Amino acid sequence: MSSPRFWLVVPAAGIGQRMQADLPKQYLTLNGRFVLDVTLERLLSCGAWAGCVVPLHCDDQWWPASASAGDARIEPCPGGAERADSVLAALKHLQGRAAADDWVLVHDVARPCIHPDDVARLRSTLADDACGGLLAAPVSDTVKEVAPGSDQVLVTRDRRQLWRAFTPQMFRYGDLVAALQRGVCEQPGAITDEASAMEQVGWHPRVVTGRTDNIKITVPEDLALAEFILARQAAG
Ligand SMILES: Nc1ccn([C@@H]2O[C@H](COP(=O)(O)OP(=O)(O)OP(=O)(O)O)[C@@H](O)[C@H]2O)c(=O)n1
Ligand SMILES: C[C@](O)(CO)[C@H](O)COP(=O)(O)O
Repeated sequence: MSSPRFWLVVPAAGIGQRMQADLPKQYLTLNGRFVLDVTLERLLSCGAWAGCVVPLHCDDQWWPASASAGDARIEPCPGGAERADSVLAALKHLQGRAAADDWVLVHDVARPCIHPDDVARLRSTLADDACGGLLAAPVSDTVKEVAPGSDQVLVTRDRRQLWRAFTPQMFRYGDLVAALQRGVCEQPGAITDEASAMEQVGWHPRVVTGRTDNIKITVPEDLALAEFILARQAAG
């Protein structure tokens, strides 16, 4: 019986509205390189992968100019309306090639500071797990619940059991396809990560403590922060 393989899915079909830039944030530059190229190069350097699928926006005009477009290990495919749709599209792109018990690691293209040690620890910690899980970190700020459409605090949440979900998130191909298919049908737009789709169908994903510098580039100030983090990582 061959051991399960590891596949990469890197959703890159967003438009980066919160970044308020003239182009999607995955094509902004970090030290002169596309965010997308930095993320993909770091992921692909993290060990052996059976394949890497990158869902892209149907109007993506920047991909051909990326370094990743010339990398035979990377397969683009059409993304979807929401992140979960893009991930599901990438999984369907792998139909017939990925085995049901193969592992799939899903990582946001907007998280270029992913550290190889975190990917290695996620893969090794969950390699024999029945469900899978995700990189995460305990919440360190006090968390307030605020009334919808208001600035009034309703309640302070007990943060002792709260964790911030990062990516990669790692689940078995067959389980993840089934969970996402149900999630996108029953709760369109509500599934914001792979773990929540798995939870909705009764799984209990495990958290694996990850570095808090695994930031997601989301708002304008995140770009300079990502450059700083990458420089600090390079300095060792
Ligand atoms: N339909 C979508 C929406 C998002 N993503 C990807 O999912 C990741 C996390 O999403 P987010 O940070 O929300 O990116 P955007 O959707 O581009 O940002 P915004 O919500 O500000 O538009 C990103 O790598 C993004 O490219 C995707 O593949 N397909
Ligand atoms: C998947 C994720 O990065 C985990 O924190 C997050 O849910 C993505 O959310 P977004 O609104 O699509 O950026």
